[in-house]
Parts: sequence; structure tokens; C-alpha cells
Amino acid sequence: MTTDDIPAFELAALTKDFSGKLAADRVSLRVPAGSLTGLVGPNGAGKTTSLAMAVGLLRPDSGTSYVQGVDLWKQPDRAKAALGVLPDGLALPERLTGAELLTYWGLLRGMPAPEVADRTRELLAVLELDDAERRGVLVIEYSTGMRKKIGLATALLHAPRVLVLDEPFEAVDPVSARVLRRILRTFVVGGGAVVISSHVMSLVEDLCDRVAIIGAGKVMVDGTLDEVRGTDSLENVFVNLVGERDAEAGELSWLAT
Ligand SMILES: Nc1ncnc2c1ncn2[C@@H]1O[C@H](COP(=O)(O)OP(=O)(O)OP(=O)(O)O)[C@@H](O)[C@H]1O
Repeated sequence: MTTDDIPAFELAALTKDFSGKLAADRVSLRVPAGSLTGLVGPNGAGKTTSLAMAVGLLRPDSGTSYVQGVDLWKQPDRAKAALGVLPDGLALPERLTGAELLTYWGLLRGMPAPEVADRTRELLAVLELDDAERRGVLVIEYSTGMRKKIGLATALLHAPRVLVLDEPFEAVDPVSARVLRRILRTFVVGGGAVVISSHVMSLVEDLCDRVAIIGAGKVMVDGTLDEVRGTDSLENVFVNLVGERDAEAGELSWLAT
């Protein structure tokens, strides 16, 4: 295999059984450099479980992931140096301002202090958290969307080559979402690889060039957006694959009274 054949990020047969519930069943996915992959699936399909295993937050029963060819579970320090992660329900040290949090994060990562200071300033400005910073707002006082943004800033701070973002647009206002889309596109144009999970099909169609549909712990289809959706909409392909639940006659009839 030449280095050109090695994807920037690869999920390789990741499997997790939660007491008899197979949350991820040999989930495999190759994410090329310079691409943005959307991971979509219904609630409980196994997206968060798969991504958590892929980035080193949850130990798989079997399988592994590779960041630029480095086995994340065998060489976690090397693999994670090139990886930026926005996990689901990120727990942040909260009694710090955004700048203090990023400084702490960057120094923990071993980055030089002046570089941390420059990037912190830039990230807070681009993500429009600088006003809160000037007012001394602590992360514990941040709104849900602001927490998402500071989480994203921690993921970007060390200039990773692979970004894995679980529901990055959730609770983010439209102006910030536009900024975020621009940041991700710039990152991809520079050769970065991104995986996002999302429930918003229109967003995935607008932003991503590749898509994987996951259902009941399995990757059901993946490929370029055009390969996956053909001439149909992504939403139709998604619903056809994962199965539409018909509303039963009389369901929640009390709501209509
Ligand atoms: N820690 C856990 N213990 C037991 N079961 C779990 C645990 N985490 C997830 N599960 C189960 O594994 C399955 C996959 O969950 P997961 O959170 O990965 O789905 P998801 O696709 O991210 O869902 P959503 O779109 O609702 O966020 C679900 O049935 C869930 O109940």
C-alpha cells in the first residue's frame, strides 16, 4: 500500500456490545484527505458509539481506527496529535473563561504559549465568543450553542488534520452555523478530513461531499453524496433505507381535541 492509498481517517470494523445490545457492528468507513463525510442515521443507530470508539473515548470490543495510518488504539498519543474531536456532551472545565479554557487546553497539548495565545484570540474572534470574553463570562454561564463553539475551538486549537465532530451544528444559531461551515470548508480545501454526525439532511447535502448512512449499528451505505442519493434526495434515500414508521390510526388523537 502506498501512502496515497492510506485514508486520512479510517474506522475499521469497530464493534461494541452493550450487555447484549449490539450498538456498533463492524462499523467501517474510510475518510479521504480533503473531504467532508456526513454520518447520518436514526436515533440510537450507533453514530455516537462508533465515533467515540474511533477517537479513543470508548474502548471497542473489537476493531480499531487509524489516523493517517496510525492505529489509534495502539499508538494513541501519535494518532491523537493529528485529531481534533468535538464529542457528544463534551465535559469542559467550566469555571474558566473561554480564553482560559483554550490556554489550559493548548498548554496541556504541549503547544508553545505564544502560539496558544495567538490562536486563542483568533478562534474566539472568528467564533464570536470574544464579546463574552471581554465581559469575563465563564464557560458555565455559556448557552448551549456557545458551549458547542468553545468545544469546537478546543478541537481546532492544535491544527489537527482530521476533525471528528458529533452534531456540531446542534443549537448553533444560523450566523454561527455559517461561520462554522466556512471554517470546515477552508479546513477541507487545505487537505483536512472531516467527519460530522448530523440529523439534518439538508445540511449534509449542502456541506458534505461524502455520506454514510448507519442503521441498527451497521453502515448501510457509504460513498460520495451523488453515489448515495443518485437522483433522489438524501432524505428519501435515508427513509427508504432505515424504514419509515407509519403513523397508526388514532395515534395521539387527544392532541387534535
Ligand atoms: N453506555 C451505554 N450503555 C448501554 N447502552 C448504550 C450506551 N450508549 C449507547 N447505548 C445504546 O447503543 C445504541 C446506539 O446509541 P448511540 O448513542 O451510539 O446512537 P446515535 O446514533 O448516536 O443516536 P442519536 O442520534 O439519538 O444521538 C442505542 O441503543 C443506545 O441505547
